[in-house]
Amino acid sequence: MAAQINPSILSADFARLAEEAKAVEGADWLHVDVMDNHFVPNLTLGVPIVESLSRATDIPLDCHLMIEDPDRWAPQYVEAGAGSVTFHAEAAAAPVRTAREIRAKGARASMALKPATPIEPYEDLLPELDMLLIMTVEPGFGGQSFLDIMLPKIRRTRQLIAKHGLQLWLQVDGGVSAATIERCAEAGADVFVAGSAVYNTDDPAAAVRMLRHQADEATAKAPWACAH
Ligand SMILES: O=C(CO)[C@@H](O)[C@H](O)COP(=O)(O)O
Ligand SMILES: [Fe+2]
Repeated sequence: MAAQINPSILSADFARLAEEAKAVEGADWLHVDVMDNHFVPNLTLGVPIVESLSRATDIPLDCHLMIEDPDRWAPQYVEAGAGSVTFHAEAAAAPVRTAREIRAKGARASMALKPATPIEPYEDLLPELDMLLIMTVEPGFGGQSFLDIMLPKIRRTRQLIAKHGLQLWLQVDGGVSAATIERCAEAGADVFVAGSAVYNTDDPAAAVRMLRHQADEATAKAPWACAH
């Protein structure tokens, strides 16, 4: 599979979201950061804006829920038009049930881990998921520096996916840029969220193509992909 690049609209102009989606035509997914000022110290947008955005763009929406009580809210984001819904392991009371509800409603189910949350306790849940998101910054804000101490966790997760013969995608989010994407791809990520590295440029669509090219080149040389 070619690397997937998901621009994060957190770095876009919220008053012009439809135009900002058009500016990244060719992106695989549009990453939508939902924050509730409880799970993270920031507040962004909710169900009504996801509903409007899904009508305004053909790019499928990848909703990253940084909220409390995702068990209650996640299905509503599928109904609002999200093609993929990510809830945080630290916030979900019933992650298996929530993942099954997301899938039953027709979207891809995904779970996120904050930097200090290990993957190992969640090994048995992996078959319930279509994607696992490893945060490479503390969630809450765009434009932070990539935490390269997360690279071993990406490697271990890729090994677990291979051990179980699973197809799930491995997403990284936070500080992903031309300077860091190759290390993420080499370690085993195949879906890359990029906010500032895409939107804080003169040509966001070109930035998407360049990041994808860099990731594909790094993946082609990676031991995990050769053994795939
Ligand atoms: O979920 C988050 C932050 O909590 C991310 O999706 C950011 O929006 C990524 O922004 P950059 O680090 O790429 O600027
Ligand atoms: Fe995100």
